[in-house]
Amino acid sequence: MTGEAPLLSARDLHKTYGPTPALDGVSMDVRAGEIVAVMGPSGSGKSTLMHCLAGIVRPDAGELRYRDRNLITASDAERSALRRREFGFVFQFGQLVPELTCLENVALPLRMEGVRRGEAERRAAHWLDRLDVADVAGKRPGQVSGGQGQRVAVARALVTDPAVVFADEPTGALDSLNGELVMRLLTECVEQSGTAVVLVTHEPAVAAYSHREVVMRDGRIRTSAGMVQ
Ligand SMILES: Nc1ncnc2c1ncn2[C@@H]1O[C@H](COP(=O)(O)OP(=O)(O)OP(=O)(O)O)[C@@H](O)[C@H]1O
Repeated sequence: MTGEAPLLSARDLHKTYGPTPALDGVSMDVRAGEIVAVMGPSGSGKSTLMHCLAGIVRPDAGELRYRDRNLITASDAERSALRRREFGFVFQFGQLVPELTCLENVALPLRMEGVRRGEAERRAAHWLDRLDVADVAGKRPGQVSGGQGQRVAVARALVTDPAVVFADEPTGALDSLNGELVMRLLTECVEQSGTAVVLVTHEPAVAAYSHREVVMRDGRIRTSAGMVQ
């Protein structure tokens, strides 16, 4: 794995909000199939780093590439197409559309890419099954438990077969048992498909599912250690 070119490559990223340097010279690579946990105290820049890597926030300075594409100079339209096609996202709260069923929520990223309804829903049903929540397909997000909703959100992040999944505190709203279940299913799925994961978490039990931890403090990376899988 180490011989391959990284999927994402960040060099000396800087991002400042007013007087606050949220990122103060961050360099890191993410390779295919790798699960990287980004840890560190509140306000240390974890979410800003993830949002830069995902092409959501544009750094003020530095170099950032996804495969052969320069994410700093890419237009907003190119960056948003890249997010839709190549990346998946799981957040702590509220990413499911309340008016749609769980099946329709998972099918949505495919529909936005022009996949026909029948095909999109067939693929969505497959992912609900993989995440062990096939039984909630016809329910709306408000009718399912927090753990089920988060598994639906993981299914939605994976349905487009992304190269990288970005997960920001994906288990933060769950009890530890449900959190472990979400992480176990997520890591099993990505290991089979070779998807990389960038995971922001405060919880060591969640970071334990990663291959590598990056620890941030004051907008800089403090340590980056390999983990035993
Ligand atoms: N949109 C924004 N506007 C202004 N300041 C921001 C913005 N986003 C982040 N910051 C500031 O940048 C710094 C890093 O924030 P960031 O959210 O990246 O940290 P974090 O490590 O993810 O924190 P937490 O664990 O609390 O989510 C903080 O000082 C924060 O207040």
